Amino acid sequence: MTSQSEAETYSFQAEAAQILNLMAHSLYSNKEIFLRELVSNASDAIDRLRSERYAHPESVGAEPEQEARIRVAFDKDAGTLTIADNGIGMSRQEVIDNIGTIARSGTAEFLRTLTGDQRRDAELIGQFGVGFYSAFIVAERVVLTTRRAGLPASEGVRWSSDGKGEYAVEAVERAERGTTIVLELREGEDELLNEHRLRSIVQRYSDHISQPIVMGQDEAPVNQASALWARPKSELSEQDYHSYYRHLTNDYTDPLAYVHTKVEGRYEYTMLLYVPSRAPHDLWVPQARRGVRLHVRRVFILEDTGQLLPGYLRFVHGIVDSADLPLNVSREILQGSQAVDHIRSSAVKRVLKLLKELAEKEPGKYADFWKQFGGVLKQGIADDPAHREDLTELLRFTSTRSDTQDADVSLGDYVARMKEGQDKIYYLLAPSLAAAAASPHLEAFRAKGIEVLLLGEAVDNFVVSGSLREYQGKRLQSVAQGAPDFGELTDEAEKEAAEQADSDYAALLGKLKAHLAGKAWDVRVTNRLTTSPACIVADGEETDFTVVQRMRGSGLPNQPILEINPRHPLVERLNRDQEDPRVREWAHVLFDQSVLTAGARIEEPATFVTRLNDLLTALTADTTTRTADTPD
Ligand SMILES: Nc1ncnc2c1ncn2[C@@H]1O[C@H](COP(=O)(O)OP(=O)(O)OP(=O)(O)O)[C@@H](O)[C@H]1O
Repeated sequence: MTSQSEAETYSFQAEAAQILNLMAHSLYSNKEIFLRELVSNASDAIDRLRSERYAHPESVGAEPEQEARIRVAFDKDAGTLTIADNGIGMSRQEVIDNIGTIARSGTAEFLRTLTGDQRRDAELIGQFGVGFYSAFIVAERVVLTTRRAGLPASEGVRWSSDGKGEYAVEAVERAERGTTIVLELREGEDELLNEHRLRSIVQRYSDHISQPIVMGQDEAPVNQASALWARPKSELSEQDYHSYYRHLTNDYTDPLAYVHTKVEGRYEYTMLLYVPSRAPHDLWVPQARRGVRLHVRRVFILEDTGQLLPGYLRFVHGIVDSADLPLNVSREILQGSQAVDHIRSSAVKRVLKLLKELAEKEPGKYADFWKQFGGVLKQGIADDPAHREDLTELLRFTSTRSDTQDADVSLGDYVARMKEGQDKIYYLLAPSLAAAAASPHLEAFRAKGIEVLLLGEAVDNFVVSGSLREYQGKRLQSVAQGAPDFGELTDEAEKEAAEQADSDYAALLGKLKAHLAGKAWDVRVTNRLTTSPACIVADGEETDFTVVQRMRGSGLPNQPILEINPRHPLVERLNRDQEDPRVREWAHVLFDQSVLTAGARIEEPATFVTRLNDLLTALTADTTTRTADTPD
């Protein structure tokens, strides 16, 4: 076995090697970001030491308390740049796990999303958080020396690599805890060995790091080193808020909106919360990091895992700083804390209010927000009954009145333009917006000029089935469920026509039912259709069938009802020729084609096609015979 003092060589994981290669090639035009990444890691390491001191004092107890600092230095003669911190440091195993592996969730997915377009990829990499490996943008070799707080000086570790596939790890003596990273710069990078240049990079990218960053012999910090959220609003410009947002998130676009507020009273806390303008790549990854960080009296404590904001607001970034919680607060304590409950509910209220104001004052911006985050926000309707009312006002839908597929209709808009005598809010759930817009279920609603909301997202099921039953006293009603109910919008003539159709078609309905026994639960005449011959609906009491479709994947309600259009020529003809032996085949074709237009699957597509072809052939034969019979 190799002794600890000898260097051991390891290979990078495949993904790490790929990321390294990308760094060097895609990020060069933005190369200074390496310093931001390394300084940010140093700052995290100092934050982690602080939290560990409170959470597990026994593990770092013997470490002397020093003022936290990050030092940036350079050596012109040696061609090196050094970034050092007195944070938590790493053990040998941590070095191997954290620096040699890229096991973070999303890495593989990130690599898949790369397009090959250098500019776009550079933005993606920026959003992903490039981390330690960005050192190789400018360095041909990187040497990291570290010692974990709480371990003896003999357990220092040195990691070194030229970033080409392998790295070496060896044991070294290191008296002081923390991490020092030396970058041996590539040829042509000498311009970085310049105090003025380095200061300006630090100020540009790391001004908001809360620990002091010092340079050379000068102990005065290069950065502001203050918690921005703790400064009075009157001192801060929009520019300050935006640059702090970029610091927090690595996002290269400005936030859409933010709220900064200091609350005093029973509980005392400050919140600075941002709504981004773009969704992150991992918005739908269940274990993805959330964007709110908890501080206690300015000391970073932990990243939110759902205690500070509910899942449907997981896109919000920012800071919550409490004056009431103890510094050694753990996730378990947070869960039972009244102060945290209070903060959470006030944070939700403030974000929803911010969104409401955005919707009212800047509808264009709100439409952008909805495109990015609407799907996530909708989850709140089902998940958060306490704020359902506020959330309902924020919902936007596509409707039969929309010119595009953009969701631009609020429930308020819908109700305001409801037709005289209309007492329900109609919607149609479908597997996609395109399927919804093309659905035969809309025909009569279109003919009557009644607006229908088109719901094409999976989450819509949970919005309308159960959680949201009514709005401003108007019931939400699916147009694909139960008998169509136009309320007062049905006139006398229509009622009479419907009754007449029921009696005219009674015999045909009986035959169709018999032919479709076991397939259709019922067959009835409808006034729902104008141009299609038939459609499938779910029984009134049943869960809307697209919900069932998504749950079971079969596509049909448990009790599918075939509705036929008495004014369609095909249906009229069937009624006239009820004794035709092909009525049975027609019944099946009508049923199957209705299944198809509902966006569902037919069970025996080959049988359907054979039937259809047989009927077409028979019709052609009829026509040919008739043509032949016709005298010149
Ligand atoms: N100066 C440091 N002190 C202690 N640990 C460090 C230091 N630099 C990096 N690490 C460890 O190495 C890990 C990987 O760092 P890296 O910068 O690649 O990713 P990250 O910081 O976790 O994520 P991201 O850069 O996406 O925010 C860190 O999570 C941390 O555990």
